[in-house]
Amino acid sequence: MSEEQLSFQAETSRLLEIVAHSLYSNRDVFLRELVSNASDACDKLRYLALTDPTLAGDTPYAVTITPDKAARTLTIADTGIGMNRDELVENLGTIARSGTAAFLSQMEKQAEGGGTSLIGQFGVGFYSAFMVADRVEVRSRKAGEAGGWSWSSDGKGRFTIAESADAPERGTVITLHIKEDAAEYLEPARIREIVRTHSDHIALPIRLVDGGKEEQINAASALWTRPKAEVTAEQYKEFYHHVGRAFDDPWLTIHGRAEGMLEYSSLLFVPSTRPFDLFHPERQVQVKLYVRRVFVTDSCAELLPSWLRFVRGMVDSEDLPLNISREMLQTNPVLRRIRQGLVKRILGELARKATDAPEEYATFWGNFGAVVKEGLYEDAEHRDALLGLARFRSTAGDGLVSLAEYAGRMRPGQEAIYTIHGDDAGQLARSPQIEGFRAKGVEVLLLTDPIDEFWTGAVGRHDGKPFRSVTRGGADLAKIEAPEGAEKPEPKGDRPIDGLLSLFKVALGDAVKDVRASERLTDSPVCLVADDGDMDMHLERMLRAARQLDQASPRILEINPTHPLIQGLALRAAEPGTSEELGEVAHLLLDQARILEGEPPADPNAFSRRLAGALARNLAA
Ligand SMILES: Nc1ncnc2c1ncn2[C@@H]1O[C@H](COP(=O)(O)OP(=O)(O)OP(=O)(O)O)[C@@H](O)[C@H]1O
Repeated sequence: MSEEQLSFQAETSRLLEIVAHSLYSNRDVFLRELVSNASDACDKLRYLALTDPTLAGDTPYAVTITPDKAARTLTIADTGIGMNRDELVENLGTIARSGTAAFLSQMEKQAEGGGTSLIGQFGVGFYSAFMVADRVEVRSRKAGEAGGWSWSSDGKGRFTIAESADAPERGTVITLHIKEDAAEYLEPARIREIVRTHSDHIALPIRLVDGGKEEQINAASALWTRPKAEVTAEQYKEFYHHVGRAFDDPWLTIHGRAEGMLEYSSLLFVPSTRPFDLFHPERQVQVKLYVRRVFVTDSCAELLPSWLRFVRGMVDSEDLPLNISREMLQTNPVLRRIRQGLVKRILGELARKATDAPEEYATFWGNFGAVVKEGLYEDAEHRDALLGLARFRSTAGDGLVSLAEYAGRMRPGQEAIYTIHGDDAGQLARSPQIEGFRAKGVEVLLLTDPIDEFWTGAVGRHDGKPFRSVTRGGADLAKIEAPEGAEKPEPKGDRPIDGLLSLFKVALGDAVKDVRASERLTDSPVCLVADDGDMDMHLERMLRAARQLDQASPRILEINPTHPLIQGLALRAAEPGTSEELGEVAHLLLDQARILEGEPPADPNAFSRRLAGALARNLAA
């Protein structure tokens, strides 16, 4: 078959453009990326060869790096799984990773400003070759297939693909035509240094061909099998980049070895930044499984619960059979027990960080708290431990608080843990519904993650104290003692408002469930609350926005009996012939309460007419 010319997927072209034009601060990483891919390719073949040994043949698994100064080429060859035509087109012509499009636009914006630091966090895998090469040629033969293929590109929009007579017997050979300004990468000493820094953890031999002689330039032992004391922070970091396809620093490194009933090694990392696909609907766990040093699968869902999906790393089991199929993993009791051990260990390490380094922990919680809280909802077994780890914004200050701290600040007579739910903590802190709580010195947790609506309902109570939303049911404030020296509320009017309440109820009819005097308002005239057995208002809004719910249930309009406006209206209600005018005011106040909730008035036309009417009457008076 003759040569075919194909175009890169649009996103790939944009990425290549950025790679080629960015002044990348550390171009060395191109070698790490290519060696990392070569090692993955060998891992994949080693696994397949367990069931079909003919695939692997006799050639040992290795990566060979050959610089050729005369030809100005650097060749990276592996004896891994290789790629056929379609895989070359798919893997090297498109970007499959989710979040790439969003990331690219962020990066382009930054590039316009002259900065390119983001690129280092993302990593561009194979394409990083174009940082040092003006042409890249790939020759590959997939294990078990007869034909070989070549792929070639200058990274400028198009690539060619053709059948190749000189493809390796098995695996992939990547030849970089090194750019003028990148000659340093043809120096054996430089290559040695880069491999030692970035790829020493790779478990298979990396060889360098220098002056016709071949030498191994990495330790080539699996990093997780080495004793902790012999592994440097830098090596852990490089391994994290490789195993987690991550480019930030690990925030937490957990290296462990279990012995006894069950034997396994684990090397797990908590990232210091949020991965792009954290909220992808698949909620996929991304921890690799090895069995006795042989790679089995990239993301073993059985190793951790979804609410720990931000954890990266690997587990190497001594007990599983080597030929375990991916289907068998789902029901395997060994994996279930490994998972229990890992979760316990991770939660223990997080608890230690929470105590020893609260500020760092707050950053971790900011990144991953919303994911961990999914565990509160779906994992009853770990609920207590997770409640201990959870942190919240609250009305007590700017920092994060734990439930233990909250409990320590509860007022005498206070029986519940009070919460308010919404989208923005600042706005929640100003909600009318918490005025009375604030006046009594009662702390309210400001919950802004969508999952909060669900776990608070599922958990119900902590340490015997129920979670209670301040926008639902009665406020129970009468039983709670105000702190000594608390500002006494200013003396307010005490005109009875019963008549006004009845009038409002008649005027509003079905638009509300009830109208009642409020215990929870001190400064605002009105607010809305949900009845005890009804759904909390924020949850209802969320479900309606997601089209999971058609109709809103009517709320209770609470009015502040001591507010001057309400007092004035109560006086007016005692006069004959005012019911129509007060009916209009009732609707206006209901709409005002809705607006405070972030909702539009029930009928914007009627709202505008009533407001204009009220203003006109006032001005005319
Ligand atoms: N040496 C190789 N042998 C076999 N397949 C390879 C090789 N190099 C790359 N690939 C294939 O090409 C794909 C794309 O590689 P690329 O490095 O761009 O991304 P990645 O490795 O998936 O992720 P990352 O961007 O994090 O490195 C790989 O997932 C793999 O399937």
